[in-house]
Amino acid sequence: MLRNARYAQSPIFRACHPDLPMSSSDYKHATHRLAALIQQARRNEAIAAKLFDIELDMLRATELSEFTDGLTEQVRDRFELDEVWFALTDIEDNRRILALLGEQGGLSERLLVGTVDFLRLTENSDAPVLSDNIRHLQQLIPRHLRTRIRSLALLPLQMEGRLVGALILGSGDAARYQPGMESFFLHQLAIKVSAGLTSIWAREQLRLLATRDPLTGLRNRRDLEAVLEQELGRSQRNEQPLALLFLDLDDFKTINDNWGHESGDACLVHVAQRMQSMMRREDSLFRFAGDEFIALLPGQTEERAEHIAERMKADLTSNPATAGDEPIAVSFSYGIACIRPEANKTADELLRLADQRLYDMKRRLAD
Ligand SMILES: Nc1nc2c(ncn2[C@@H]2O[C@H](COP(=O)(O)OP(=O)(O)OP(=O)(O)O)[C@@H](O)[C@H]2O)c(=O)[nH]1
Repeated sequence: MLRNARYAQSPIFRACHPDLPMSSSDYKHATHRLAALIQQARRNEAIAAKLFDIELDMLRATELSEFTDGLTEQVRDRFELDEVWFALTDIEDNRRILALLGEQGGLSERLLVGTVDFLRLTENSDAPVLSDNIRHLQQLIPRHLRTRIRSLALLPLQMEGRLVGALILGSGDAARYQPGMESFFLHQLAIKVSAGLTSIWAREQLRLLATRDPLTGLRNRRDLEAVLEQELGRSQRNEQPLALLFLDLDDFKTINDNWGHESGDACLVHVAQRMQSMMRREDSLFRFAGDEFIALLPGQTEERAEHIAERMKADLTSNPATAGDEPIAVSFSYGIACIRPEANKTADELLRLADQRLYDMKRRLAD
């Protein structure tokens, strides 16, 4: 009752009811307030439209890197910011997210921060933190941006109810984000990004389960079939050779027999990691079967592929797997098949040729 009575006295109420008598100063005040409210409503509408566009883009992403790169770019450009980046806490799930992003070649700006530090800085809350106290938040800003960013909005992100990091909006203007400012839309954005990230990561995990070898984390044989077809097409389009390196560990049964199956597993993981570390971003490594691996090397000739295989061998000799403190000597034989774009070979022919050459090498080794 009391509130209604007060509202009836307010200049806005009276401006909306011109039949009621009103002083000219009240009228002026009311029209100013109305104009300000209309302006604010238009600003809110524009922000909501931008958020809607950003959300649509998030939904369209089919890969994690497309999601993160598209999102940071969109938020930066649409809200005229200097830089936008992700800071993720150092939990295992986030390490896997960053590893996948690394493989997909996405997200140049990203940070992995200590979970304890992160929770302290955000006071373990899911509310946006707005601050121009940059010194206090140094750990959350990529090193090369530390002199440029003067204020920031930190939007905590949640996955399955757990705080996993933040999307950070950085501005070169110290006045852009100050504590106590209205943060309703930033909170909305944080909720949308959390939902988007949760959904794309769930999709990526399903895809990884279907296309990865669970022991080594390498791509599996099923994935090879798809990638090989793609690479053959690309080799023909770009008129570049494609080399396929078929590798099979020597006498692996003896390693299992001597050191036990668990050490054998650790040895396979070690070999996979060493081989992977020697390959370029555009190459791909697959676990084909038990102790057999395949490397696809786009743009490489047979001679180059042989050189790479020999370098991998030398690397395994100088960095052997271990069981406790003891080194496990492991080597491999290999076969190479290379196609020139004009040769028009099929994936099957390429695989069979490499397998035949691997078999020849094994036989020479046995003789
Ligand atoms: N520890 C472990 N061993 C595996 C795994 N998959 C396959 N193996 C073993 O790898 C060995 C492969 O043996 P073979 O293909 O006969 O070959 P090899 O002993 O390496 O001999 P050559 O290839 O002729 O040099 C078998 O003993 C399998 O049991 C695995 O996931 N973990």
